[in-house]
Amino acid sequence: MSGYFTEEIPAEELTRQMEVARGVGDSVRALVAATVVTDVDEDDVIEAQRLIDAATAILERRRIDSSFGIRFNSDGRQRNWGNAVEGIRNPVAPPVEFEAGDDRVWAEFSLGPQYEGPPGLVHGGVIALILDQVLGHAAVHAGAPGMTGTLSIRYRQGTKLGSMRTEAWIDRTEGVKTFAKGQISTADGICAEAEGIFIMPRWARELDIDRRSRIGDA
Ligand SMILES: CCCCC/C=C\C/C=C\C/C=C\C/C=C\CCCC(=O)SCCNC(=O)CCNC(=O)[C@H](O)C(C)(C)COP(=O)(O)OP(=O)(O)OC[C@H]1O[C@@H](n2cnc3c(N)ncnc32)[C@H](O)[C@@H]1OP(=O)(O)O
Repeated sequence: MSGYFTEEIPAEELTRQMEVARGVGDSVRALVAATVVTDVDEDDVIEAQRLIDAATAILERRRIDSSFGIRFNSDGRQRNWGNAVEGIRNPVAPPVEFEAGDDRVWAEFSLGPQYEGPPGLVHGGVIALILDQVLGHAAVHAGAPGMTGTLSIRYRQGTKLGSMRTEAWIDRTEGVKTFAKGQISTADGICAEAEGIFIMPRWARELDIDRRSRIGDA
């Protein structure tokens, strides 16, 4: 299965690369939010567009043939920089940066105007996106990763744009299936709850990977 590979980069160099990746990601994230809410005159919008197109042309001077994939260092550091939820180099990603404790993973993050569904509220599909990732991350953290087989969400109240928290934990495992649960909450309380079944796919079972040491935690 392509997309998961080892790319050895010395620790110091990796830290430097990470700063650059985060820098450009954050700048484009700010650009996306500004594009949604700007109220400047059209001439300024058109001037900004010209500059953005010039920046895009610089970035496209050289590019990888595929998507970014997931890249591992042998020290366990993992680069998931293209991921739609946690990818620091992906401006579509908020990004949500997970922390892990004994029995759960969590993250505190903020969603801006580019994630709006109903006015002032986060789009339900974006909620699903984040819950999918946090539950999947809990499965990885428990040493039982998998592809999302089934994800059920109960939207209990609207999730206001702004600061929020997500967390997830493992309910149980049954063979190749990991049953995870999680939620997203704001100052208003729990907004959405999820249950998911994460399944170690056949190709990964056949590789017989050492799940804990190979995958590690980001
Ligand atoms: C990723 C895992 C592999 C590990 C690789 C190593 C490193 C990973 C490192 C980092 C990962 C980083 C982050 C992860 C964080 C977030 C994750 C985001 C997740 C996604 O964004 S992911 C995209 C959306 N996702 C898909 O794109 C899935 C498409 N689909 C498939 O890839 C297959 O469909 C699959 C694999 C689901 C099953 O295929 P399969 O051939 O392995 O299944 P098989 O028939 O052997 O069934 C085995 C047992 O699962 C039951 N079962 C089967 N399908 C089920 C279902 N849908 N729901 C509930 N139960 C189901 C059967 O009933 C049987 O149960 P029983 O054993 O009890 O009979």
